[in-house]
Amino acid sequence: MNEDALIKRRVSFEAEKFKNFLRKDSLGDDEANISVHWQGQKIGVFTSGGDAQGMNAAVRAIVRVGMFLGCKVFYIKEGYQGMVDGGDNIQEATWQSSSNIINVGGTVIGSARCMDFKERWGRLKAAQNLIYWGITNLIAIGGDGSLTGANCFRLEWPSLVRELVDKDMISKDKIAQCSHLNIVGLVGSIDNDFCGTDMTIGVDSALHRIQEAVDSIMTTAVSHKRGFVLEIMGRNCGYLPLAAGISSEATAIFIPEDPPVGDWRQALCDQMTEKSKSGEVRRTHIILVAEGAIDREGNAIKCYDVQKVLTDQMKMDVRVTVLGHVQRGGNASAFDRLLATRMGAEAVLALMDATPTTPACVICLDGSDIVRRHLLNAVQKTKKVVELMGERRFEDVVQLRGRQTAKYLSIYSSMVKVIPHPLLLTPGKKKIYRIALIHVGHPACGMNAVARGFVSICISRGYEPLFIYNSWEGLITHQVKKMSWNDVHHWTSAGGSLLGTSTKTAGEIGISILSSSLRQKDISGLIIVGGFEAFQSAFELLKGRENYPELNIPMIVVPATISNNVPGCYMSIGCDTAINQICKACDELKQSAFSIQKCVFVVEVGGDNCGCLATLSGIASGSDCAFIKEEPFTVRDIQSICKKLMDKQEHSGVRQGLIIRNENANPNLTTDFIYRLLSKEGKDSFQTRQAVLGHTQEGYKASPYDRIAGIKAGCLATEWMIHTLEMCGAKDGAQIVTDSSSTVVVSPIATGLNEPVPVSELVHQTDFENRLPKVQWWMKLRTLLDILSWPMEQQNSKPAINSFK
Ligand SMILES: Nc1ncnc2c1ncn2[C@@H]1O[C@H](COP(=O)(O)OP(=O)(O)OP(=O)(O)O)[C@@H](O)[C@H]1O
Ligand SMILES: O=P(O)(O)OC[C@H]1O[C@](O)(CO)[C@@H](O)[C@@H]1O
Repeated sequence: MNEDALIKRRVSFEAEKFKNFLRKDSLGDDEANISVHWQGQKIGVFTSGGDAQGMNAAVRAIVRVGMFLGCKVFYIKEGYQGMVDGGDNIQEATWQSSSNIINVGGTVIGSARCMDFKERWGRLKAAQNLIYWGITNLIAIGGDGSLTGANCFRLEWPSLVRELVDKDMISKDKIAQCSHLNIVGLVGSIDNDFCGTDMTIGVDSALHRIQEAVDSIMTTAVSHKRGFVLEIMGRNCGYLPLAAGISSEATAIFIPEDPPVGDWRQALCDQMTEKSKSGEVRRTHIILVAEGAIDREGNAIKCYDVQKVLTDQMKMDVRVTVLGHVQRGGNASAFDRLLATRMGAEAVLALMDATPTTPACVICLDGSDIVRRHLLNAVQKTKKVVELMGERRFEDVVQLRGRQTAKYLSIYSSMVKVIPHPLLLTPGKKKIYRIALIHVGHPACGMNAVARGFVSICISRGYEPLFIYNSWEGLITHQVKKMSWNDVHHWTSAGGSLLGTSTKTAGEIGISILSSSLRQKDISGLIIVGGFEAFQSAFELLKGRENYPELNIPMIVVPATISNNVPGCYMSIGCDTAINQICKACDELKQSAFSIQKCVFVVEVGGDNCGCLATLSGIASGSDCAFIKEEPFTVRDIQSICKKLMDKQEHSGVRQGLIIRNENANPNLTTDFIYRLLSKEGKDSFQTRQAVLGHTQEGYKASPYDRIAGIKAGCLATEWMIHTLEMCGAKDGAQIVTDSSSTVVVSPIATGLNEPVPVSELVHQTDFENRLPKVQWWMKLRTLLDILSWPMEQQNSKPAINSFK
């Protein structure tokens, strides 16, 4: 077999593997041939409409996955305007041109709102330019307007080609080569206003900007006992203020999809009065107003209107801040980098599968899966929302916006109206059941948000919330306290564990003493928030039921650890904050390496025995590789990476390298060992540095994702607990006794499951020795990390066997 054929075989093999790993396709399961016919195909990529953080990560993934498959990828600069104008706006992408952009906000290939493209003559010119370059595969990254334009362009394409031939603008022989246009869309917009995807690229970063602003304002607001009204972007969509409302504990939000019933001014004043009557004490009130907020009649609600109501009627001191384009600025968050990377890779795969008869698709996030959806349907649904909004059919708007909006609205309303249940106000009449919450394991951002969610639901439903301070040791030394709603203000954002935590498991403390402490404190249900130690403790307590009947109470584990190693959960609380911390550190280290010129950083990250943190932060930070325990490696593999780094620096002009290593990846091949090996073997090509990130990864404040995930998990775990207690007779004042193993469960964070999973079922899926789930979803992304890290000619290069001395 000649070299060419070998390469083709390898590409097709790798691509097939890659495709199987990445693909969860909603358009059907046919494993269509990936093939060599993709060699030399041309893909055009452009960004359009308002820029969004993460667009560059998508562009990078498209360029690199495209190149991996042997395609030529072209940047079409300045969005549709560049397509219409042609010339230098269309340029072939190189590996190096997509280096060092994964973190950068905005779009390095430029974006525009282009009036010309809305006219047929503009689209005719665009088609002529694409045909000139031989580009008949397009990936459009933009908002609903851009994708509407793309869909329209595709439908019109045959007639545009005919017109170009008729007018002699292209030669007839081009017809066969460019008879149809393949289009795949990626939704890049901070607004999250596109139907079909749970999140659009840029939303999470915008939430980071909003959160940073609210956190900053909070300190001055609290000092002066002032209220703040903030205007939040999103055009006609209220997703950003809704999500930020949960994560910033906002007193009120105004969003287009859910205007207050009746006179909003009166409703706002009533809400504030009711809160203070119920005993809620706050030094400040944050109110978020969507830029497109309206009342039920469709009249705009503006920040200054809200300020006036609060000043005049509630006699409050209130200031207004309009956040504006700050929200679209700054670096992309880790979530956006990962989302955009996975979406970009899937977009190229979707183009490979496209035929003249397959409908154009848009790449969407469905729960935790990247899926393809029918572009036209999604565009029509999105347009329908605008129509319904015009007709003021708000409930239908919420339904059509997608499950995320409906879920967040319900969580927000449960958090904003925490009025103590009458039972709690008239004690003595009926038994009040006590539910306790405890932190077990290492601290993780978002743990405190779980506690706040828990307190809110307990109080509204007539249950007594107890906190156990200082973990299991705190329980046996009576550090148990009843909580009120006022006790947990500002807990959503707070990092670490405000309760105090410890890595000792229940078994290590002693099941006997713990069970009698639970009985003594009259605890009817237990919520265990933490990492693998929390899971292990629940398992030990479940086993302990055989000897200690006091343990026959419902228990639920809420996975919260930066390691993401708890069985039964997709992404544990705290993990997103940690990946953001690592990305921030790596951005800084890469910049330093770039300045030094030709420098490689070896960065050690946490994760215990689990390689999730290393792999996800490796992808999100644009690293060259991530060494993890789950994929054993040898000195030869390190040598191979060293050789590849030398080649890459020499041939691709890349000036820095980044190697991530999980802290427990290998007991002998330590971070220091890798550093010393690279320092020696790579010394003629680059310098080497090392950094151990340590406890900084736990974070200072929770990321927006962890805040929301924490609140959500706290509310859902408490709802499950109350439901289970009621099934066990809590309504009738009975003593809670449950020996069913289905009452010791793990909260299914981000798995798409509605019900918690019994610990007894998860035990079989657990590697207790290594403290890991036996199957880990993120392993499928390892191939993608490899593809994005090395130019095609360096994929699978041989280790430099002789260079180690
Ligand atoms: N119906 C259409 N036909 C052709 N082109 C369109 C159409 N709608 C929008 N476009 C093109 O897409 C560009 C971007 O659209 P728009 O300004 O609506 O932003 P967007 O993609 O919705 O992004 P954002 O979410 O930031 O607003 C327009 O300037 C225009 O060039
Ligand atoms: O950047 P421009 O053109 O002022 O547009 C602002 C609009 O773009 C967005 O930032 C993204 O669509 C909206 O939230 C906002 O209404």
